[in-house]
Amino acid sequence: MLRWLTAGESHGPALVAILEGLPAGVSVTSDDITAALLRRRAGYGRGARMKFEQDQVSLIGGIRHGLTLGGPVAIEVGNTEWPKWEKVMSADPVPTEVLDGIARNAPLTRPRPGHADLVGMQKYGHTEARPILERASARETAARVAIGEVARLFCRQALGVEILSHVVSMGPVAVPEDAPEPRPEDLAAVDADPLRCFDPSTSARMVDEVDDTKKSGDTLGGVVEVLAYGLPPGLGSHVHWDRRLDARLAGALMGVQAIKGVEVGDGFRTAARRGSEAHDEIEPGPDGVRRRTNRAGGVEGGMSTGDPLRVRAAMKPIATVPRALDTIDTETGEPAQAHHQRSDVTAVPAAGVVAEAMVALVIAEAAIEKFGGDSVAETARNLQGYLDSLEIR
Ligand SMILES: Cc1cc2nc3c(=O)[nH]c(=O)nc-3n(C[C@H](O)[C@H](O)[C@H](O)COP(=O)(O)O)c2cc1C
Ligand SMILES: C=C(O[C@@H]1CC(C(=O)O)=C[C@@H](OP(=O)(O)O)[C@H]1O)C(=O)O
Repeated sequence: MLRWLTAGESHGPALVAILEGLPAGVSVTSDDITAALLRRRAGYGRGARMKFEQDQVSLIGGIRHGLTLGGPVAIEVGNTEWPKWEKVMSADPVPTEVLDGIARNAPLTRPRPGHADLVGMQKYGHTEARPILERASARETAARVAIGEVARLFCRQALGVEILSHVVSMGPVAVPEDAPEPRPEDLAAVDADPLRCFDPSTSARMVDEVDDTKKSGDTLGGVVEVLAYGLPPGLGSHVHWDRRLDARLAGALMGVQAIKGVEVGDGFRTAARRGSEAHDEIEPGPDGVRRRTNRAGGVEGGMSTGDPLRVRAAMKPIATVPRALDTIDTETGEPAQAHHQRSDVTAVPAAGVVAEAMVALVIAEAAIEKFGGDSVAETARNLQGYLDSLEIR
């Protein structure tokens, strides 16, 4: 069983993540995690905070001399901005007279529409939004990317699975339906694109869209696609709803801040087709049984088919709109403008990196469930034994 948890606040000293149930022998270093976190910070349209703040990685448990030990892996992602926040976000009490003199401690009583602010204040009984937004903030995704990178390395080393993502739409600007999909060897090219879009001409139009949106004091959402190559058939199961791979992927992706829709394969587009145009016909191929198309995105009956996994996640536009949205001041009950200090114009490219991490965690969990193994070598051996024994190939 693979389990994981994160803790920490946006302006706290650090985020921490624990990944438990991972076999021994996964090769991973601090540099691997740092590189993954840098990918998450990149992307045209990200805000000022991505420039001045840095993620400081410490591997604090479960890894020795570059290899996982089989115990819980614990990673800390320190925040270089902590000295500015250590009184406002102190875990221990701070005298009121000290806090009152700090501008950034001013109570946030104008909750931002589209954020957890208002409902979180109601639910947890706070009179201002700071105690809510600190944990609701997508800074938390840094912790997921850190352990997601360990899961990705396990997927690569034990299963031969490669995971990547790319941006397929930015606001109204979308990659054409017939544009080629990136393969694992294209990941560097995707990462080098300002918007992590694999189609250069669409990327240029996306950059214009971000510029226009920024000029008008507004924000953008979009859609990312995650692809996983090399999955064996049979991860997940048809036998119960919570064992279905598609259900687990959808839950994991919907669990990313601001994701409002998930598609597996052609997803919503399939609903508009007739059955004869919607499914993947099966035929004998030179290397065994194969599907003529991959409209299903590599999942049938809640199980991986062995074809590339293809899932999409739709992100809503950033909710802290510079041209501030209407709200109320919760202190007076009167109409007001929502708080706005700064924000990303868009974070869709970063959301793709987070989505990769979530997909890696789901695949690793499903693979460990099916193949077990206390070491990478044992998981790989069990996988090979299963593939060798498949009756229908
Ligand atoms: C990588 C990433 C970066 C984000 N950056 C911002 C941001 O700068 N400003 C903002 O208002 N929301 C940002 N968000 C989105 C908020 O976290 C999100 O809108 C908020 O949690 C409410 O969304 P929900 O209703 O889906 O939880 C970001 C989300 C992600 C995944
Ligand atoms: C800090 C990160 O993202 C933050 C996520 C976020 C939000 O509301 O989710 C809002 C922004 O922070 P702030 O409101 O302080 O400017 C982003 O910078 C990060 O991704 O590391």
